[in-house]
Amino acid sequence: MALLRFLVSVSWRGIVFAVVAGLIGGAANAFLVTQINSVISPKPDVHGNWGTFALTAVVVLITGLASQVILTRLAQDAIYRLRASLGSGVIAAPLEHLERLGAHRLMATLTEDVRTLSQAVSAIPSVCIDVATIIGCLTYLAIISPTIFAVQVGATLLSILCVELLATRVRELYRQARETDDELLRSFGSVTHGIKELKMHRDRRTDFMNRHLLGSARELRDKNITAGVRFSYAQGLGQLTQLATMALILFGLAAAMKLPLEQMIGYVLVTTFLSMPMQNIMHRIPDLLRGDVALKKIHRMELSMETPHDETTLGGADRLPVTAAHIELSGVHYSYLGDQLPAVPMGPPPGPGPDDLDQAGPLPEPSGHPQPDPNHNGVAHPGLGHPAPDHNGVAHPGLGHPASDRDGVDLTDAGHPAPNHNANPGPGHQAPAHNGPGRPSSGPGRDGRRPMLGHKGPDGRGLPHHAPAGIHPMAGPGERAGFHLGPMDLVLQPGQVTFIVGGNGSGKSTLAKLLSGLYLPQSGTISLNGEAIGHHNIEWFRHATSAIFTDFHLFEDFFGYLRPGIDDEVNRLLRQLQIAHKVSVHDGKLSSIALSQGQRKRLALVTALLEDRPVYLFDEWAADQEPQFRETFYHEILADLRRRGKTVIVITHDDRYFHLADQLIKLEFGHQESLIDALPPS
Ligand SMILES: Nc1ncnc2c1ncn2[C@@H]1O[C@H](COP(=O)(O)OP(=O)(O)OP(=O)(O)O)[C@@H](O)[C@H]1O
Repeated sequence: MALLRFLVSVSWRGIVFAVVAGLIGGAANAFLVTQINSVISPKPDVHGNWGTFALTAVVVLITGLASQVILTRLAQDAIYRLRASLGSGVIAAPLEHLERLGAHRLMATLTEDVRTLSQAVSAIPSVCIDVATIIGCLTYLAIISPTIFAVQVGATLLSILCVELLATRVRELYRQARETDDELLRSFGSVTHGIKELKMHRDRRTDFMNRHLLGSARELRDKNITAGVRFSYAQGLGQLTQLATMALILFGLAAAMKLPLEQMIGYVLVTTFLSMPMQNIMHRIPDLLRGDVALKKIHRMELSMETPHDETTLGGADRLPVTAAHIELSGVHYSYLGDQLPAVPMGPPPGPGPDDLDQAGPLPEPSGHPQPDPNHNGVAHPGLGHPAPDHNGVAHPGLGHPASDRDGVDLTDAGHPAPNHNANPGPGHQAPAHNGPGRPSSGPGRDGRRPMLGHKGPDGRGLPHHAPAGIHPMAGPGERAGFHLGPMDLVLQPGQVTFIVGGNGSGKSTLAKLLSGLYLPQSGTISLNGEAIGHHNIEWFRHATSAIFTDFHLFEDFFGYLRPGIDDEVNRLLRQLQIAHKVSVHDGKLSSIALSQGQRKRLALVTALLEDRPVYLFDEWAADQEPQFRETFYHEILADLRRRGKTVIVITHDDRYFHLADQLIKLEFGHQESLIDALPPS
């Protein structure tokens, strides 16, 4: 049973101690029976006296207590370890794995499975003691009458077989019920996240309740009832077998074999002693079955301790962070695998090196995508008159940030050769030639193709673009078999602001996750300062970027900022970002995060600016800002980051500000449509 294996994996020594103690207790119990038997038997035995009885009772109590204490500790330790490993398992699992699982499955496991397992694991101590008592009693039975013992054991095995046969079906029902739990949690998620929409629309609410929430709840109830009833049948069958055996022995075997009275008395005593532990075990079996199902579910989620792709083992965390980031993407592809849970987890490849990137997952065929123009491999231009930054880490203070103490770290010292950024300087160290006075769409891109901008709705946001022939207009070319991004070839330089634009679903956020190291490419290479990124250095790569994603999360505490004076730093940034009147910080804890979306985004920006990393990535950050602060963001904050030599990536639909980019990357259906250097002002 998976449950037992799990307990043994927590502490086999504890199990052995508890079982030994339980067995001694069981033997002592059996000895108690012999003493009782010796008193009431027609042939009294010298064994039966006060002293022996008291001593045996003490042994029974002590061993039972010892076994119970050991197993209770073991059970609680197992539950603690399970919670800890599930919590860190979630954090350690690759993002794409968690996204495939979905929040509802994670919540179901973290709540339901842990609760079920707690019950099952808590049941194990008493079951172990019961088993030991049964073994002891049956041993005594074997001594007083091998015949009765054989019949009793045969009948017990028969009832175990009956229960097991029915339990297989019951286990399957519990497994199905567990899957329904996921659906129920999904419905509860819709209730909590969609409460406004449900309150506003009665028919939607009724339909949702009937078909989703109540539907899942009913299914769950029915499955649990069926399982419970089936198990009651199994219990009844087991009891029937035991009673039939008793009848057979008392009324058939005793007379037929002329069994002596003392043997019969011994048998009756033993069965009396056996009935309690037997019943207890029967009552605990459903808990154990559910626990088994929960444990298997956890294993299937690949979040448990045995998870083979634990990201906590990823390399690069101990390396000094870079102070200037030159990021290059070459032939990068990424495909979503769909909603299916992978049969084989996407684990780190066996050895470090650039080849890792090819081994990290299946290599998707870039079906239907034209090959990239080789010119895309060219080095991008800092452009717009901004001086090329010092790649060796000279940071440029701005926005009131003190120069980081990481400044000036020589990568060579850290054991990594500093990349030769001048090897292919291209025209990037001059002000780029503009494409003319018009919008980006008015001139050709560097690959000679006309950039395809201008697909926007009345609000200026991107709209789905016209799909290539033969493809449904609402689905990207890759979406027939899951979305496909790539090939991506681009260079992001320090002191350069790159805008990533494109229609909804064109792959901008997917690209952002690749650029920030949350996803690894399935083929192609991402490099940081000339070093190819793989599992061996992904943590190092991630530490180069401060990112604010569209679905960012705000922590009330500034976790991980143990430096003194953090409150002053935060309060200064709060004032600069004009939210000091709404929120303040004390002992590294924000006074409130109950703010508007725009204000929350400013708080996220505070956190990002505190990190002072060489790469800044903003995924539609300005979308919720008032026009005035949007201006501040595009004209002041981005300009300041550029001045400080940061590599800035901005995903945006704000075409009013496209001219502020040094480089503009246009995505369409996951394909890099154009790469345009510095844009003319509008
Ligand atoms: N976790 C995921 N699993 C499967 N498919 C996904 C996942 N995330 C995104 N996709 C798909 O990938 C495509 C690109 O999504 P992405 O979020 O990168 O687009 P986007 O350009 O950022 O869109 P928007 O402008 O609307 O934010 C979409 O078609 C989406 O359905």
